[in-house]
Amino acid sequence: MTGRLTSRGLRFLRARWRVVMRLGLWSVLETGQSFLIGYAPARALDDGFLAGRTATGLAWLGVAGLGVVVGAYGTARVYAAVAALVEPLRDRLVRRVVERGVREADRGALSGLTQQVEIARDTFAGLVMVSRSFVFTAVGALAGLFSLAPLLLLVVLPPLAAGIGLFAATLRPLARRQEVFLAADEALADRLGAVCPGLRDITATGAQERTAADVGRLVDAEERTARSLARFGVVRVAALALGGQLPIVLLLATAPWLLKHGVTTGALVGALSYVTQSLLPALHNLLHGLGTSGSRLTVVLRRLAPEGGRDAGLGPSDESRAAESPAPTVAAKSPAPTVAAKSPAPTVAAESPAPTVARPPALALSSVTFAYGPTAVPVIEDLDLTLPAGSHLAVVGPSGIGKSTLTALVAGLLEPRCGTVRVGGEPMRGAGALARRVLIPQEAYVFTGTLAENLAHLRPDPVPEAELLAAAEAVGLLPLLEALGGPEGRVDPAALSAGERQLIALTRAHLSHAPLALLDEATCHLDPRAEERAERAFAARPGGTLVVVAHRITSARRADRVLMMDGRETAYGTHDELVRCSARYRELVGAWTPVPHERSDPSLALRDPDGVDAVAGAGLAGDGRHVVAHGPVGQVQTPRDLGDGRPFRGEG
Ligand SMILES: Nc1ncnc2c1ncn2[C@@H]1O[C@H](COP(=O)(O)OP(=O)(O)OP(=O)(O)O)[C@@H](O)[C@H]1O
Repeated sequence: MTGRLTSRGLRFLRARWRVVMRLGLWSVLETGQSFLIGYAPARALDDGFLAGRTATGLAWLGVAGLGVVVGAYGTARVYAAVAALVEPLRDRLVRRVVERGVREADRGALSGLTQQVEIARDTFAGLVMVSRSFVFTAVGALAGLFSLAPLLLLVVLPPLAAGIGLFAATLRPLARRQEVFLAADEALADRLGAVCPGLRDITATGAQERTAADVGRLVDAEERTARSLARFGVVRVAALALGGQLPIVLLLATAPWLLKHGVTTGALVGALSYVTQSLLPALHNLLHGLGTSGSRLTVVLRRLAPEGGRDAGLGPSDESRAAESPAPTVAAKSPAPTVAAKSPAPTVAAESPAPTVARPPALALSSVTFAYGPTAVPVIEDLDLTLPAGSHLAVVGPSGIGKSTLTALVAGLLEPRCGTVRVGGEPMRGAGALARRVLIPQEAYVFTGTLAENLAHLRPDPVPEAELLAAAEAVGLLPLLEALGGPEGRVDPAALSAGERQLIALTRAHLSHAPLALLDEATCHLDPRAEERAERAFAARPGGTLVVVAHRITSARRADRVLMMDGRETAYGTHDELVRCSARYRELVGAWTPVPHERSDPSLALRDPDGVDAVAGAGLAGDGRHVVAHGPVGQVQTPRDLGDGRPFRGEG
């Protein structure tokens, strides 16, 4: 591939021979300066100052100064010629990239590729400058050395050639390592970009170790490639020492011998000038420029022209594009989801028969108090809540009351100031306990990869395709799955809508073994029907317990029970019970704007004040039940008994 790029590069230059010639001619002016940088001081010494002719010496120094001015003019013209060479390359790359982007309708890839075009343009310009500068400087300096005393070439040329040779030998492996390093760097950046927005999700599901191992592997890979690349830095330093610094040492060490063999003092000083002022800096720039930019350019050009298309190979061929990712088909369709395994109908504690099998509750909060600071008013205070396995709880309440705080406490993302949170009978501390729950935050965590990889992310074991398809069907992901070309279709997070990302995150959570699912804003980008489908799918998970922070009346109505959070009117029960006993709940239900398909919802009768009055005042039965949640910081609220005057304790 490198060879192919080189030959294309040569073709590109051949097609622009006029510009190359112009560049060469202007560079000759710079060469003149390189020649004078050693020759003029040598003559100034030998013919001027050492011969007692000060004026001649000064005249030669004046010539050297003039050379600098002329050289500077030449350099300015060189820049214009370089632009004439570089811009067509840029235009060509942009054309190919845009054609490709339009053809593949991939705007994300397009912006990434056009950015790479800019890198290619700048790098190419830099390369033209350093390699041209080295060639003309070296020619000027070597010609100067020869005209001062051919013997000087004997001392300077061999180490210079050896340094360049050593560096040239490393160019190809260096480009390969640079490419591997860039690939590792991008893979790491890509994964981190996906992981970071999903940290809450990852922590809540106890997937930290797996994710850390995943990311750790990529970090290790990048470190290995960086070390390997760094070793070439040593070779570069060695090449510079050999080609640029050894000649200085040799000139000094052989000075007596050179002087004895007819080399004049001025010529020796001139030679030192050539090496220190011209060759060493030019060699340094060449090694640095070719070593870093050269390999980067190779990598970028390869990306822009992955398969070596037509037109100087700046785009993939049609054949190669056709061979890219044929759309896989969905082999098996899963049966429609059923809600057969749903938990028993919701009841409040007083109406529930005592469980006969001693199974720990799915979730148990006992006297939980939480505040966002040591002196802050608690957001949640003295909250007791018990949910049996398989139940479906909707948490409702005014904005800022503490619903997300509650889910974060249950997920183990926050620690209560006092009280305990138990999931499946186990205290929340420790990765094992965290792995027993799922939190799907609003920022659905989706990463670049196949859909199957995304969906199976929380599963330690391989997920059979039939199970994956069944979950996709249940949650409502199937249309997207088919549009992406099946489970092996590639997922580009940037190309998905927020709702599609949520569907992926929901299906992934549905597939996880965690018995407790927490959906906080997890369906906010779905339409009501899609939300209903997803919630029902979670509620139907055998033995799975679901806690939803509800923002729609339909969501609360679907739940077995509702926790209505409010500092003064916190209440817990079924929807109907809360309608009867909680004025705040009625208020909230009334405030929820119905969406078209909710119009038939009987609870919307509550919007009628008469209806509200008709059920108001009915108290909750529940012995010893007590739920207290405090509102926003700064708002002082006190627990209040509900219903029959006894404390209200929500128990399944
Ligand atoms: N990290 C934090 N530091 C300090 N206060 C916070 C923090 N997060 C939330 N709060 C405060 O805690 C209270 C409860 O916030 P929370 O996000 O739990 O409410 P919410 O009921 O989920 O609100 P919404 O329905 O608007 O999402 C609010 O007053 C909020 O300002």
